[in-house]
Amino acid sequence: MNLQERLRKYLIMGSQNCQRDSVAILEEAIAGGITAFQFREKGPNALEGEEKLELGLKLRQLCRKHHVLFIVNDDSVLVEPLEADGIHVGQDDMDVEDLRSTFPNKIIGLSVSSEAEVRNSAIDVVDYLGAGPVFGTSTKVDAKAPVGVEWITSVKAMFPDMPLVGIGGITAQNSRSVLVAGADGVSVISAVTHADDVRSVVEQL
Ligand SMILES: Cc1ncc(COP(=O)(O)OP(=O)(O)O)c(N)n1
Ligand SMILES: Cc1nc(C(=O)O)sc1CCOP(=O)(O)O
Ligand SMILES: [Mg+2]
Repeated sequence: MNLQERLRKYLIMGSQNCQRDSVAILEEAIAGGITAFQFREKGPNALEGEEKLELGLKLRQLCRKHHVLFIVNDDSVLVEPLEADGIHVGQDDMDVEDLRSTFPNKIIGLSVSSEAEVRNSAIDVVDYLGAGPVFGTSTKVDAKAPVGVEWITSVKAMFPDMPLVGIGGITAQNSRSVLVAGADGVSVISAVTHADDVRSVVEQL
């Protein structure tokens, strides 16, 4: 499987996104067919320090067992202890050129929300792009204004060979429009973590 295929159904989650056990939710999402997972323990009620590491190790182990890509959000210090496949950063996080020097062989994902961000980013050193928020989201308190599926089409036109995932407000009902617009995959938090039937929602994505 190439990276495009491995990013097809990309669950992003931390314990703060879960109203029940996050390990159980990841197990159900894996049964439904996620291909990638991002450990994003961040924001109000997120775990820190040793507790964050402990949860990360459990989620990492599950992903390894089921051959699901395991990416860490923001926290470069956790990449080695969790033996992550890679790290995802945004425009205000660690510089991607520094990250590439630190992790020559890890997958690096970068968020892009506008043409200005694209112009100011070292796209050539990253492995995939996350574009959004495609739709409105209440999961991320500091999310930017929705960019629509048009932004997916624009990014794909600029970088046809770069793996691209959409993010922000994506659900089983609208995920097809994101893929039709040109994304290789959809990344989802609340539509999966808050679902009554996690497995079924992942199957429908
Ligand atoms: C796949 C993917 N795309 C975008 C983001 C957002 O990253 P960022 O802008 O750094 O925001 P935080 O997630 O750190 O709050 C992402 N995490 N994953
Ligand atoms: C973490 C994150 N990043 C975004 C971006 O636009 O960069 S939107 C977002 C939250 C996505 O959560 P949900 O699937 O619940 O809308
Ligand atoms: Mg970030």
